[in-house]
Amino acid sequence: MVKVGIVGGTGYTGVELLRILVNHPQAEVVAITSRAEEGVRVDSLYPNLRGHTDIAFSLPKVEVLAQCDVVFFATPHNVAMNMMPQLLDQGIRVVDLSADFRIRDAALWSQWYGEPHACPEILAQAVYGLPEVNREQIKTAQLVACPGCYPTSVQLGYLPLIENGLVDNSRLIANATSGVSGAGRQAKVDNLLSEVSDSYKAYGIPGHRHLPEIEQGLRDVSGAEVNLTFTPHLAPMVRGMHSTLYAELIDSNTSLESIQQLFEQRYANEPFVDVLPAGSHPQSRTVKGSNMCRIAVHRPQNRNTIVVLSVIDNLVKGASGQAVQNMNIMLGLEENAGLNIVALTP
Ligand SMILES: NC(=O)C1=CN([C@@H]2O[C@H](COP(=O)(O)OP(=O)(O)OC[C@H]3O[C@@H](n4cnc5c(N)ncnc54)[C@H](OP(=O)(O)O)[C@@H]3O)[C@@H](O)[C@H]2O)C=CC1
Ligand SMILES: CC(=O)N[C@@H](CCC(=O)OP(=O)(O)O)C(=O)O
Repeated sequence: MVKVGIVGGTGYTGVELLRILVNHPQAEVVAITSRAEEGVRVDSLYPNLRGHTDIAFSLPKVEVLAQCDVVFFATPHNVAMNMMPQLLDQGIRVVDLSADFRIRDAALWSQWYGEPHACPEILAQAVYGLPEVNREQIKTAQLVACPGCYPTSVQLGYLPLIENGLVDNSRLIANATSGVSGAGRQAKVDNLLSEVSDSYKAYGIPGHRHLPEIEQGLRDVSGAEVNLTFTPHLAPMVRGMHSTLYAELIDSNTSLESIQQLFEQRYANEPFVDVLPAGSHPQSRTVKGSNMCRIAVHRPQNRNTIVVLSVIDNLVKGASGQAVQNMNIMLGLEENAGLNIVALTP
């Protein structure tokens, strides 16, 4: 059995990792950390896990994590990078769900996260954990930086268009909507039921931290500059993410049928990307609890704007499911081990 540690186990992505890993045939969680809940059994805080695990929270100490083969960080940014050199030196493989190692340029990271990077020398070693792009590098990586939730749904929706140079990279527009769990479990007035329910809002238009991450990823696959207008929104739902992506065709003779075919071919061998029949409107509910990304392509009124719809569960394909997918690839396990989860109905 692969011995797994989870740093940040009281948070939504940390406990979601545990929910997935208790059903993983080859992995066992041997350490899960919390500073606030040290000594408390996880299933007393999260009764949905009763009967599945008897593990209790321990403090996030390198000595404890050193017994693990793989450590997941499900912590806010600026935590993983402070423990990373010690863990890597001990040969431990790490999957970081936070943003600490997603952006390769330390100065750009500091600009968006508002503090200096603690270990810029390690950045080059980190592999960006979007398996649909970097599967080969993930296999041998010691450190995988899991993409953010918005970057996962936006990049998967744009990839086939951009890899094939079909659209104008300087005029991309992404309107994406997240459920409230995207903001984490920490109490904030903005996320109270009375603030969020029966309401809908955009936020972060002057600049969201996921913008440089998405542009870096799309630039990597296009080989040219990419200019994205990215507007995140908050919807009154707990889980789920829906991205509506716009792109202008370079050649108006490119048919929707050929684009549909391109998407189907691009993702034919991807276990966690489902291209829906032309004209579909995926709902976030159809991926809730699962590691699936569902995508549909449109060309309204046969004009030059392609509209791609992409849905994920922010906590699964947008975070913990993708993290386990990365672990499976790193360890040469079946990529879908522990991840054959059918979405909830309704
Ligand atoms: N929520 C989502 O949809 C997504 C989240 N992410 C990223 O995943 C990470 C975790 O997110 P989420 O689960 O929502 O966060 P939460 O706020 O829900 O949980 C954070 C966890 O980290 C622990 N923690 C906080 N500070 C420290 C510290 N200094 N040292 C050790 N542990 C610490 C907390 O426990 P304690 O304080 O008791 O130690 C808690 O268990 C973040 O980087 C987030 O950006 C990525 C994609 C999607
Ligand atoms: C609804 C909501 O607040 N969402 C979060 C998503 C952040 C996240 O999960 O991503 P990182 O891992 O990059 O922090 C936000 O917009 O900041």
